[in-house]
Amino acid sequence: RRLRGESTALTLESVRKFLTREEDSIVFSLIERAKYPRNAPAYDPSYLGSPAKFHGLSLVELFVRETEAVQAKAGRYENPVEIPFFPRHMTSTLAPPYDFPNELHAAAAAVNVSGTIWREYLDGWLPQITSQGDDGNYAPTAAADLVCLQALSRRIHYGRYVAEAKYRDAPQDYNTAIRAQDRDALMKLLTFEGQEDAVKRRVEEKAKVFGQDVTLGKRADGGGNATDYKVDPVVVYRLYGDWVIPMTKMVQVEYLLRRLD
Ligand SMILES: O=C(O)C(=O)C[C@]1(C(=O)O)C=C[C@@H](O)C=C1
Repeated sequence: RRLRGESTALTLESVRKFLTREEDSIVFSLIERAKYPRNAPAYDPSYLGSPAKFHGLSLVELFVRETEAVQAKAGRYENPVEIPFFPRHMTSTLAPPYDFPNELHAAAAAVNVSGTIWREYLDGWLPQITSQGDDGNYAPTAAADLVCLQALSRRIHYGRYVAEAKYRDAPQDYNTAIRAQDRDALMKLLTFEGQEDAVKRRVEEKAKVFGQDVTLGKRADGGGNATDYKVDPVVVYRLYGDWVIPMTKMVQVEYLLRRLD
């Protein structure tokens, strides 16, 4: 077992390996959410009625808030890789401590894009991964959303670790831009276009492989049009290209700007 504070091998290779594994979690979670239609009432604060009782929360907000409180008790947020959506409603953990490695600069605590993730996932991406309709399965729908949101948040906030690995690799390159608080220069330094392209093409492929119907006697991945897959691979490609990767880069920049504080 590691001692607290002992440094671990945070390298570009190790952080990319983490991001690659997170792709599986994200694609699977989207497939699970796409099992249900849009189910709009789950997102409508008026559905639960009685605003005094639920503070005008939607079913999804209530579900995530309460589930996070249970997971906090079980120690989920003791690991700095995990960030809750409703931190003000956290109770402290009942689980005995585990010495999670603390690899980030203290300024990492100031980097948090949970609100943006929440809004843009629900308003922008959810309508693209679900079909129109309402089947009444609001609780399983909320449970599926929570898993999507957690996986997306973990991946995007992992930008803090990616940035730390890059900084440790070449502190002198970053220091000039950090001292100048130059966002554009930092963005340039941390961008690898070839890598982004590979990530986008790989998640599209994962959506095809994980989201196909498996039929005995037929070769897997016969291919076909988007409707043959449980979640549209082209949407997953765009989700990454237009959102997940840019958000991860934004997290990296925000972290690096504070890296010398
Ligand atoms: O792999 C990296 O170097 C990252 O910084 C991660 C990531 C991504 O989000 O996938 C972001 C920026 C880079 O341009 C390439 C990929």
